[in-house]
Amino acid sequence: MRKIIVGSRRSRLALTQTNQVIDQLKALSPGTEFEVKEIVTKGDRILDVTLSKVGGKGLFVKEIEQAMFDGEIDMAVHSMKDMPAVLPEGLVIGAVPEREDHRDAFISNRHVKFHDLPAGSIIGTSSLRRGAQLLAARPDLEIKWIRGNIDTRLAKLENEEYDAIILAAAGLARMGWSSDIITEFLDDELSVSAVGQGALAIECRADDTELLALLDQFTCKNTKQTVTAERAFLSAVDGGCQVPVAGFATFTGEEISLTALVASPDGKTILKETVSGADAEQVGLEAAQLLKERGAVELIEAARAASE
Ligand SMILES: NCc1[nH]cc(CCC(=O)O)c1CC(=O)O
Repeated sequence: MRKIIVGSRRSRLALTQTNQVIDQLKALSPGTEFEVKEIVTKGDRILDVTLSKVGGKGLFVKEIEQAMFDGEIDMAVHSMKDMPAVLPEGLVIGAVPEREDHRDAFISNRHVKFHDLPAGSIIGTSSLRRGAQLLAARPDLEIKWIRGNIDTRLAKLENEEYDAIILAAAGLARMGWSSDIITEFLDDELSVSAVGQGALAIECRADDTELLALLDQFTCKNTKQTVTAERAFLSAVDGGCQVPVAGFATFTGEEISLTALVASPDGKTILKETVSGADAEQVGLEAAQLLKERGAVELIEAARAASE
């Protein structure tokens, strides 16, 4: 087999995830060689603006995809959460490895629990999804945007610019942070996680059959089923990044159960449905349909208009 060139963003999380995946692929295919090629994306260069304002989800992914089309790289490891609902023609998700913890981690100064925070406490997040759900539970709190990598955000918490921050548990785990720094994991009642959170997507060219054969062995069936339901929902609601959208599915081996949510950014309206079934795509579409019947389209249009 030829040498596989793996494109990666330069962030510590991206490089860590990429190298972890390469190690696991090498174990599956000891003869295959891999090389990492770093790519600095537009999303990495713009650090001081709200993510949703600078082009949303596709931002980190697009330049890496171009390198794949150009044959400069053969594959890339993305956080599933950062993947747009629809991939460009000619590229596919070749593997979905086993999902890490899907939950949001709540980290506060002096480990004050979420429900014990004093009124007016400031929560750092740049996710409309997290902001909306936390405000729904605690309208007396203040959400303040925060950007930068995990280390930067933890430093901002330490400097008391925020009383608490929310980070994905998966990112912390992959970066080797001890769970001791986490005050509590937000349960699915309080915060439904982002579509694909905790999962990875390994993207490659659709016609790269040799690589696809290797990647196929690396897919976790359970994760693939649940992520398929979540992404079918995302694609059907067409929310984009300006709208709080969440989706988390579980799979029993026979049945997929998806909890899907669309909300207003202030958390005053929360639409949430749980749908179960045997067909992942169908479950996702049905959840989107139910939420649309309850006014999700109007919510999405209002949020979009407000952000423009
Ligand atoms: N929003 C950015 C982002 N994209 C992927 C992760 C890591 C967790 C994952 O793979 O889902 C994070 C950090 C975070 O949300 O705290």
